[in-house]
Amino acid sequence: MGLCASKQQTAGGGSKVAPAGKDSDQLSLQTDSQTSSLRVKGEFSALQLKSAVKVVVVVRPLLDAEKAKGATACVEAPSTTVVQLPPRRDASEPYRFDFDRVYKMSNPGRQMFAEVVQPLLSRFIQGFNTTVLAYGQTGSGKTFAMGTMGRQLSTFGEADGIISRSMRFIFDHMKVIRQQYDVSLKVSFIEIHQDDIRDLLGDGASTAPIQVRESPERGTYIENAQEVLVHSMDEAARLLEAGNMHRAVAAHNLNEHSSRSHAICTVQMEQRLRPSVPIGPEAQRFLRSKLHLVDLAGSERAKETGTTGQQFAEGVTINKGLLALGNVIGALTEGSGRKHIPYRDSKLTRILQDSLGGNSETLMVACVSPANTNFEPTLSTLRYASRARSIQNRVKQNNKYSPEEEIAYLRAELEEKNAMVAKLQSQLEMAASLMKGAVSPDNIKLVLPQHIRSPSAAGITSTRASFTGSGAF
Ligand SMILES: Nc1ncnc2c1ncn2[C@@H]1O[C@H](COP(=O)(O)OP(=O)(O)OP(=O)(O)O)[C@@H](O)[C@H]1O
Repeated sequence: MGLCASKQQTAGGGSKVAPAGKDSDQLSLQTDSQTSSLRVKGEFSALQLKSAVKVVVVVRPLLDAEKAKGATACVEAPSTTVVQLPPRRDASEPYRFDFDRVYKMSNPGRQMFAEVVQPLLSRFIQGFNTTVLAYGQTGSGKTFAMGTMGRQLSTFGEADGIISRSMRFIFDHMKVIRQQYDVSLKVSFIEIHQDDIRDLLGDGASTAPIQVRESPERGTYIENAQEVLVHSMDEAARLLEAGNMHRAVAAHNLNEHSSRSHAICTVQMEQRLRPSVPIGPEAQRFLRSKLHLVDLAGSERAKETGTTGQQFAEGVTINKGLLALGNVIGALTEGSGRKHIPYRDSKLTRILQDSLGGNSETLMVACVSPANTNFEPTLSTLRYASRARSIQNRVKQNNKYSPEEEIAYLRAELEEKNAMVAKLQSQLEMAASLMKGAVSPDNIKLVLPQHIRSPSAAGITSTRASFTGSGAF
């Protein structure tokens, strides 16, 4: 059986992108049946699979500002997987690169999501760590592709970015999964600005330093960043829109709203088979996965951006982080002889340790401007992205949990049930007093917990947010 109907394993252990689907809804139906069949044990347990980093290129349209400066389009896409630049003055051959997919159209969002992001999210739902990483020169369209700035996350429009489409897909699938599993979804949203990590969801009250940590069980994780439990698309959209507002942005010559930081939105999903579900011994009892959605700050040259002072300093640290990322990619693609991978050279590379060379299925979205005036940065982005394509990650389904975790989970659940019993008891006493005429009805406010008011929401409770045992990350 294939791992995913829209992805075929190749002889080299890599994978091809499926042909373009007619629309995302059709693919979504395919994924439902895969999701349930892949929940079955056997094929994945204790299995590690090789997974090549997939790379797609998005060539955005020529902007009015570029046209006004006399720029013309020089980036070509002779096929759906090839991108080509003309030869430099002194050369005769064009520069030609192969990728998993090339999008050269005005609004690639819907098609790109159906073809390359959705299959990745199906793996996330099956308990695999996954990453979508937007890379490119400043002003090349990364933020537009990810949808991490200025636009509403819940518009359902053609211009929706990867983040809002992904959240919608996950919530749609949770409706099906919840028939058998208790599911919790936690979101964190941070930015790395001038090599400092900032919590975009924080209220600024916490003084605990945000640190990158590693553990054998959880892999790389961020300590002291808020992890917010979300129950609906609306809740997630409101949260991420609020986070976007806090992101560091400034204008320069190449982009009116340039992101001055790397933004990382992380979604963590835990699924526990309900004890009451009559399902065969084959079913996975527990799945845990994380999805990183990364909008990197753009590489830039101070001469072209015209930045000075604070913005110049930001540009220097942005480039440093991207250089460290480039060094990691370089080290990973040097072959098996290379033992040391310089993950520790920057916070960005430490956080992305799982995504590049570790336990994650990863998609890089390389964004380029078509303008001839951006020839050199575009060539450099395509070379960078092309190298990333030969990275082989080793992925496994995260389906293990320790007895300590189970105890912590059951304890949290018991505490929550006890609190609910106590609350109901006091309401009962209040009602009894009312019947005896001892209390005026105006003084009574009956507050039932969310999952009693709405049985369909059962399974997600606030105590899950405090459940942080070691796990299979
Ligand atoms: N596919 C697209 N179609 C139309 N306009 C686009 C597209 N991609 C980007 N743009 C426009 O190009 C400009 C730059 O895009 P964006 O801000 O996403 O770049 P960026 O790579 O995130 O830049 P930076 O690294 O400076 O933050 C914006 O005005 C955006 O609206």
